[in-house]
Amino acid sequence: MYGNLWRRPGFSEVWPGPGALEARGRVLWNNNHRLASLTHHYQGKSEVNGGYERYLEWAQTAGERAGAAILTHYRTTGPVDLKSDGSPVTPADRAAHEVIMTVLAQATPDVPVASEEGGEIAGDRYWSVDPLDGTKEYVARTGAFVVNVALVEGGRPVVGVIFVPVTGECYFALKGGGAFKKTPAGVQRLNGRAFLGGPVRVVGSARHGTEAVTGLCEALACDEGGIERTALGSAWKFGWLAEGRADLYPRFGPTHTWDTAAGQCLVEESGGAVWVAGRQPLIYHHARQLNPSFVAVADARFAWPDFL
Ligand SMILES: Nc1ncnc2c1ncn2[C@@H]1O[C@H](COP(=O)(O)O)[C@@H](OP(=O)(O)O)[C@H]1O
Ligand SMILES: [Mg+2]
Repeated sequence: MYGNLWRRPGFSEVWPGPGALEARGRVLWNNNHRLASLTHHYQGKSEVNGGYERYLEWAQTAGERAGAAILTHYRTTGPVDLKSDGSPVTPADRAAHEVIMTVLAQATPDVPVASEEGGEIAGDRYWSVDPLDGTKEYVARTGAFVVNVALVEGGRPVVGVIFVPVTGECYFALKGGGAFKKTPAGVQRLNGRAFLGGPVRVVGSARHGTEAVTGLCEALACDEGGIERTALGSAWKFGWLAEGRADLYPRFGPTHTWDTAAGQCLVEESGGAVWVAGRQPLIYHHARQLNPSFVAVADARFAWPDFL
C-alpha cells in the first residue's frame, strides 16, 4: 500500500474560483430528480427518465454537427490565436461553438449554456459545453480532440456526450440510463472493466501535469505489477475508461468544468467514478469554471484512493 492519493505531490484539494464553498456544501443529488433506471438498453425516444432522453438527443445532434464543422477546418491549416489565458483558439473552436449554440438555442431556449468559447452561466440546470476540447492536439494534428456537451443539474452531470471527429465515435450517457458508444457499426453499451489486478492501465494528458502522474505511476509500478501508460489528449480519456481500455485517469492540476462534465456522466454510468479529495464526486456550480485535481477510475468498487 502506498499511501493516500489526496496527499500526493501536485494533487490540489482547492476548489478554485467563486462558488467553491456553495459547490462543496451542495446536496449532491436530489432524490426528487433521481431518474428512473433504464434496464439494459437505451430506449430511444421514450419518456422514461423524466424526458432527459430528449436532452441527450439534442446533445448528440449538437456534438455531431460541431464535429463535422471541426473536420472541415481540420483539412486546412488555419490561423491559431491565443486567448487571454495563453491557451490557443482556432476558427474550428469558434465554428463548433456557433453550431452548438444554434442547436441548443433552438432546442432548449430556456436552458443557459456555459461554453468554453462564451455563453451565459446561471441557474441550477445548464449546458456545459467544450466545442473543441484538446485544442493543442488539434493544432498539433494528433487527432486527440473531441466535442463535449453535458447537461448539469443540481451540481451533477445528467447527460453527457463526447464526439470524436476523426473517428466518428459518439460516446453518450444518461444519468440512471447507462453509458454507450455509437459507431457506424451500431450502438454498444459500455461497462468499464472490473479491476482484478495489475498491470494498471493509466491514461493521462499528453501535456499537463505529466510529472505528477509519473510519480504516481512509479508507485503503482512497484505495488501493482507494472503499469501501461498512455498519453491521450482531451476528454477522450473518459471514453477509454468507460469502454474498458484504461483503469485510471489521474488529473493533477486544474481543468475547466466543461472538460469533465460529459466525461464524468459517461464514467459514472459505466461503473466508474470521478473523485476529488476524500473520495467525493466532482461536482459543479454555474459560478465556478475550474475543477480541483481529480482521479477518474473505471471501477469505482476498487479502493483506489487507499491503494495509490
Ligand atoms: N492551467 C489550467 N487551468 C485550467 N484548465 C487547464 C489548464 N491546463 C489545461 N487545462 C484544460 O485541460 C484541457 C486539455 O486537457 P488535455 O491535456 O487532457 O487534453 C484544456 O482544454 P482545451 O483544449 O479545450 O482548452 C484546458 O481546459
Ligand atoms: Mg477543454
